[in-house]
Amino acid sequence: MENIVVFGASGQLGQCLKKVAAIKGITSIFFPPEAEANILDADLLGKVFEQYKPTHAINCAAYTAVDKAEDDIDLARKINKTGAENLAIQCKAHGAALVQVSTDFVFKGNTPYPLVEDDIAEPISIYGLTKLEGEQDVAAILPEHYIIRTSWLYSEFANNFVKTMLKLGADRDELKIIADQVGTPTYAIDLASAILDIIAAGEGNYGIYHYSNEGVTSWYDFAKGIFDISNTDVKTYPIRTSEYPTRAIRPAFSVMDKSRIKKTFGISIPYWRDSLIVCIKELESINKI
Ligand SMILES: NC(=O)C1=CN([C@@H]2O[C@H](COP(=O)(O)OP(=O)(O)OC[C@H]3O[C@@H](n4cnc5c(N)ncnc54)[C@H](OP(=O)(O)O)[C@@H]3O)[C@@H](O)[C@H]2O)C=CC1
Ligand SMILES: Cc1cn([C@H]2C[C@H](O)[C@@H](COP(=O)(O)OP(=O)(O)O[C@H]3O[C@@H](C)C(=O)[C@@H](O)[C@H]3O)O2)c(=O)[nH]c1=O
Repeated sequence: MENIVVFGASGQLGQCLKKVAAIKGITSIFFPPEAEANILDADLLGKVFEQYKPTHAINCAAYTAVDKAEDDIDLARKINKTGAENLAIQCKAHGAALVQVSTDFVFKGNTPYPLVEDDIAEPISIYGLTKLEGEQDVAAILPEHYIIRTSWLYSEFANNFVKTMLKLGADRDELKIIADQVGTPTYAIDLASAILDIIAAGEGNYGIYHYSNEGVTSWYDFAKGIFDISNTDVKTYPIRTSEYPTRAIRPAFSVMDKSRIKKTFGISIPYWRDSLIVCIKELESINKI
C-alpha cells in the first residue's frame, strides 16, 4: 500500500495534488506545511520521514521565479539542488521512492524536433541550471526516482500565466505577447493525476520522463486561447522575444516528446486547449462564489 508525502504542498502543483487525491479517493497522502517540512532542514525532514514512513515522496518545492533567480543564485541553488538532494538522502535512508518534478527549462531550446528524455540538457538560465543540478543529484543518490520534466504549468491555484493574462486582460486595452517562444502548456491538475497514477501503478520503471499536455503553441497563441475561451475583450499583438526584454533567457523551443511516459504507464494526455477550457471554467466557478 502506497503512503505518500508531498513537499512544497502549498505551491501550485502541491494544491493540485491535494485536489486530485481527494477526487481519486486517495487517503494515504500527506501535505505537511513548509514550516514542518522545509526541504533545506535535514533534521526536520528526518522527523517527517519517521512520522509518515512514506513509500513515496513527491517534491513540488522549488524556487520558480525565473527572472529573480538570475540575481538570487545561492537561494535558487539551495532550494532546487540542495533541497532535492536532501529529499533523495532521506528517501534512500527510509526506503522510499522520490518523484522529483523538473522543467523544460533544463534545455537550451534549439532543437528542430520535440525533446526526448535523453537529449542533452544545456540550461540557459539559473533556474534551469539549478533544476538540472537537482535532477542530477537525485539520480546519483537514489535509483528509485521518477524525474518528471514538465512545462508552462498553470491551474486555478497560485500564480501562473493563465491567471496573469486574465488579470492583465481585464485591466488593459492591449497586450504584447511573445510569439517566437514555442512550447506546450500543462494543466497542473492533469500532471497531478499522472503522478498519482504512476505511483499507483507500483511497478517501478524508474527514470526520467517528459510530461506536458499534447500539442504545440506559443505564449502568444496560448494567451489568444485564454482570451477566446474566457470571452475577454483585449487587443493582442504578437512580438519577438527581443521586444520583451527579461532578466533570464528562455528557451525558444521547448516542446517535449511524451512517448516514453505514455508507453510505460499507459497514460493518455489531454490536448492543451481542452484542458485550458476546463481550467477557465473552474476559475469562473471559483470567482462566482
Ligand atoms: N510553474 C511552472 O510553470 C513550472 C514548474 N515546474 C516545476 O514544477 C514544480 C512545481 O511548481 P509550482 O507548483 O508551479 O511552483 P510554486 O512556486 O507554485 O510552488 C513551489 C512551492 O515550494 C515552496 N518552497 C520553497 N522553498 C521551500 C522549502 N525550502 N521547503 C519547502 N517548500 C518550499 C514554495 O513556498 P513559498 O511560496 O513560500 O516560497 C511554494 O509553495 C517545481 O519543481 C517547478 O520547478 C516545471 C515547469 C513549469
Ligand atoms: C506577462 C507577459 C509575459 N510575456 C512572456 C514572457 C515569457 O516569455 C512568457 C511567460 O512568462 P512568465 O513569466 O509567465 O512565465 P515563466 O516564468 O517564464 O514560465 C516558466 O516558469 C518556469 C517555472 C518553468 O519551469 C517553465 O516551464 C515556464 O513555465 O510570456 C509576454 O510576452 N507578455 C506579457 O505581458
